[in-house]
Amino acid sequence: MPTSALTRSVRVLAAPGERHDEILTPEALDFVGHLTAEFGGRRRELMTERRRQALRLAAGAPLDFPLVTSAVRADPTWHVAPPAPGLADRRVEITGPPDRRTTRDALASGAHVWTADFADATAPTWANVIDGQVNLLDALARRIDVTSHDGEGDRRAERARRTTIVVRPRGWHLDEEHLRYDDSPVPAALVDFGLYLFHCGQRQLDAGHGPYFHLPEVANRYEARLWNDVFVGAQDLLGIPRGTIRATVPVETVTAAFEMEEILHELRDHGAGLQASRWNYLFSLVKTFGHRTDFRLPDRAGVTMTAPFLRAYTDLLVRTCHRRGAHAIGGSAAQVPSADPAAHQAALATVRLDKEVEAEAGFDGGCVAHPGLVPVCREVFDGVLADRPHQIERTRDDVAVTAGDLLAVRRISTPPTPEGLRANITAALRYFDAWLRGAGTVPLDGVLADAATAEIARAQVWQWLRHRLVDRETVLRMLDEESASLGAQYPWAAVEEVRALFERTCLGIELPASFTPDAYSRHLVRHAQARA
Ligand SMILES: CC(=O)SCCNC(=O)CCNC(=O)[C@H](O)C(C)(C)COP(=O)(O)OP(=O)(O)OC[C@H]1O[C@@H](n2cnc3c(N)ncnc32)[C@H](O)[C@@H]1OP(=O)(O)O
Ligand SMILES: O=CC(=O)O
Ligand SMILES: [Mg+2]
Repeated sequence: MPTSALTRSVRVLAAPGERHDEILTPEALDFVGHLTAEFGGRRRELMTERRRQALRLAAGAPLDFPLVTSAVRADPTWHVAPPAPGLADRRVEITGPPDRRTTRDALASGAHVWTADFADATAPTWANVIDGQVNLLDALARRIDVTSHDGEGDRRAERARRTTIVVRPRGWHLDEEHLRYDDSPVPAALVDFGLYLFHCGQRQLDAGHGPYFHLPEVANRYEARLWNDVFVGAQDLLGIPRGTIRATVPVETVTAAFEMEEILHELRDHGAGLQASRWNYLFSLVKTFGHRTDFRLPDRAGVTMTAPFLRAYTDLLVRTCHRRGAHAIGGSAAQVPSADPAAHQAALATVRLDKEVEAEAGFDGGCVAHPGLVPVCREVFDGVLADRPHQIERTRDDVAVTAGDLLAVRRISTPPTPEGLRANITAALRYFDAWLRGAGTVPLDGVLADAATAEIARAQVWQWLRHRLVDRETVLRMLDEESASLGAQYPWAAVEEVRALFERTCLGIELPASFTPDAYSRHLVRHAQARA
């Protein structure tokens, strides 16, 4: 990068951590500053537009496939770039936070792709954010001893050499308060993206892969266009050929489901696929239409991917991707392995069924949240793909999904149960507590909880209260009981803070769009004297 053209404009407002100086070099900070100067304003405007769109939809505006882009959808000639090295065969993907232990185990897990998740799987403490970058750097430099784990040394090392790394930066809605540009916080997405690209982009190319990303919560084509422009600008600044970056977009909002074609079209030179991000998608449905009686979801455990409106979403996703030469990646099942043999078998059977449904629907790969689930996912996709790297040639011409199909939630509407209400309160409290202490994923009674789980859990409680499907006294009683139980089970738990967070994000008249900005600025920001 021509550093002479840049100024040292990003200030660090955090105490120095071990090896953080390797990441927060003046050149890397300049690069992030440059991206912020160039794209920060548009990102702010798009966040304002997100809020306006939410208000319009809440006021009853219809949601449909956009008329102005019908030519893009109708044009059969455009395609995304061909799969980049390491992204042709994605039959098993594993997700996890980029902490040291998970990095080591994900690399050695045998998954084709590891998504290092700074978003839903990471509580964005400053240490987690920058240590994650150190771990990615070490992973590429092969400074992480993946063999030390057990007796399987050589096989783990061989698997690690073949794993493709994908990085999921935080979403556009979050700030990184420890970095300041012009006295304003830097967009967290540009921090995670920029630092990784700066330090690891060329290294990934030298290793025969490339800098690959997973872009959370892209809500529409304009947000995809912003990412595409960031990619072009960043590649030019670093002297990396355009089109080297590849990005997969999880479709996690209901507005994005209506613009899948457009999102791929915006990103087409950098596009690698779409992913069915089911928990966030459900959360988005509740968040967007929670005030409407025809969008009342039943207990979380009772919503499965075979519900017609979710089937419409996944079918449309596969069809859209395959028509455009892109990969369709399935969602993550919530189950994790258990020490109890019967529970373990049940978890494996659930995950197997989930992956079978996906492989049969035409997905090119599945996503797991634990190394113990890699074999079952591989077995299922091997069964369908055999020697083919993917099944993009299955264009699913049988699929014809209408706006009505995507929004037909009412077909599964049954009232919530007391158990379902309690499960949501418990999940939200336990996850909030873990998050405030720096853990972005936790096992909860045999299933994983990440930010998406907590979001859907709190949103359901809010929705049920709003529609008087549960009464406020019952919610407050359960909140008392579950707060007490949290404190009894984990004496170190921050019960007061967690409870207050629950009250602010679940019990108000309006549902806050995300619990993370509030919790982040109140609890995770630890400013220190400016360093630069
Ligand atoms: C598609 C999506 O968007 S998913 C969204 C994001 N969600 C996630 O990323 C969840 C990732 N999963 C996890 O973080 C974990 O599996 C948890 C927290 C749910 C459970 O973790 P644990 O309680 O540590 O599980 P467990 O004790 O069974 O782990 C066994 C080993 O597997 C490793 N492991 C568990 N999950 C993962 C993972 N996702 N990636 C890599 N390694 C993992 C652990 O490091 C542990 O290693 P060790 O034996 O060396 O200590
Ligand atoms: O990101 C995964 C999800 O299901 O949400
Ligand atoms: Mg998600």
